[in-house]
Amino acid sequence: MFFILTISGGVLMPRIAIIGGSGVYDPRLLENLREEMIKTPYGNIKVKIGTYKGEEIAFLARHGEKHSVPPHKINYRANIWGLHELGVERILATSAVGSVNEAMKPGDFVILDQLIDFTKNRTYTFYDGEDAPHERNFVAHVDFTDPYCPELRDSLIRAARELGFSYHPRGTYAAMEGPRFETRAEIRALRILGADVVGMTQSPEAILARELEMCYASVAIVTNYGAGISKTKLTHSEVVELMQQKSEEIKLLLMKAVEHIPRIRRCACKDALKGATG
Ligand SMILES: O=P(O)(O)O[C@H]1O[C@H](CO)[C@@H](O)[C@H]1O
Ligand SMILES: Nc1nc2[nH]cnc2c(=O)[nH]1
Repeated sequence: MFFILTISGGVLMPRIAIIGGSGVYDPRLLENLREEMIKTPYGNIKVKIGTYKGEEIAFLARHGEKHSVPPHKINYRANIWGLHELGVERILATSAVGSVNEAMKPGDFVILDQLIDFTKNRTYTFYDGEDAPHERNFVAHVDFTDPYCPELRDSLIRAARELGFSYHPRGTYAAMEGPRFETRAEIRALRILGADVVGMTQSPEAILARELEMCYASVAIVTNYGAGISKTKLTHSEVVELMQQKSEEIKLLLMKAVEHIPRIRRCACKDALKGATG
C-alpha cells in the first residue's frame, strides 16, 4: 500500500479524517496519537491525529469526548472548517440511527447515499456573502444531488462486504432537529417520504463538507427501531449501549475502508464550487 503524505511546513498533514458520533468517542483505532487545537473563524476545535498503517488520520468526536454537546448545539462549521485547515480531503463519519425500514434492523450497517433535511435551527453554510468571517465572502450554491462521495461509499461497502458484516449499500437518512426523539406520526410520515433511517447530525455536517469540496460519507449504525415501530420507549442510553457493543466492528470497518480509499480523487466532490458561485 503506497501512501501520499501531505507535508506542510515539515509537519505531516492528514488527508483523511474520522468523525465519531454517539458511542464513538476515542480514536483507539489510531497509534502515535497527538492532539491539536485548530483555530477557525467559527471557534477553535480539538482534533486527535494518529497513524494507521503509516497513514496520518485525524479524529474528531462530534459530541465531545464526554458526549457533552447535543446534536443541535454542535459547532459543525468549526469542525469542518478546522479539518479543512488541517489539509483533510476525505471524511468518514459514523451515525447512530433509528430505523424506519423494517429491513434495516438494530445492529445493521447502512452506507448512506441520500439525505432529507428536516432540521430547523442550524447554520447550514460557510457562504454568507459579505457577512462571512473569512475570505470566502462570496455567494455559492453547491450541487447536492448526491450528498455522499461515491468513492468513500465504495470504500465502506467493500469493507463491510470483506468483513462479512450485515450491511445495506444504500439508505436515505432523515435529519431531524432533535434533541428529542420522534413521534409515532413523524416516523409514519418519514416512511411515506422514503426515509430508511433517522438521526440528528448529518445536516449540516454533510453539506458543509461539500461546500469546502471535501469528500464525505457516513456509515449509519441502526441502534433502534423508530418511534411507533419500536416496542419499547426510545432511550439515548440504548443508543450508546448498542454503539459500544458494535465498537469493535465499527473500528474494523473504518480501518478496512481507509485501506480502500483511492489515493487520487476522481469524484465530483473536489469540484463542488465550479459553477456554484455564478
Ligand atoms: O448522529 P450521532 O452523532 O451518531 O448521534 C445520534 O445519537 C443521538 C441520539 O441518541 C443523536 O445525537 C443522534 O444524531
Ligand atoms: N432522530 C433519531 N436519532 C436517532 N439516533 C439513534 N436512534 C435515533 C432515533 O430513533 N431518532
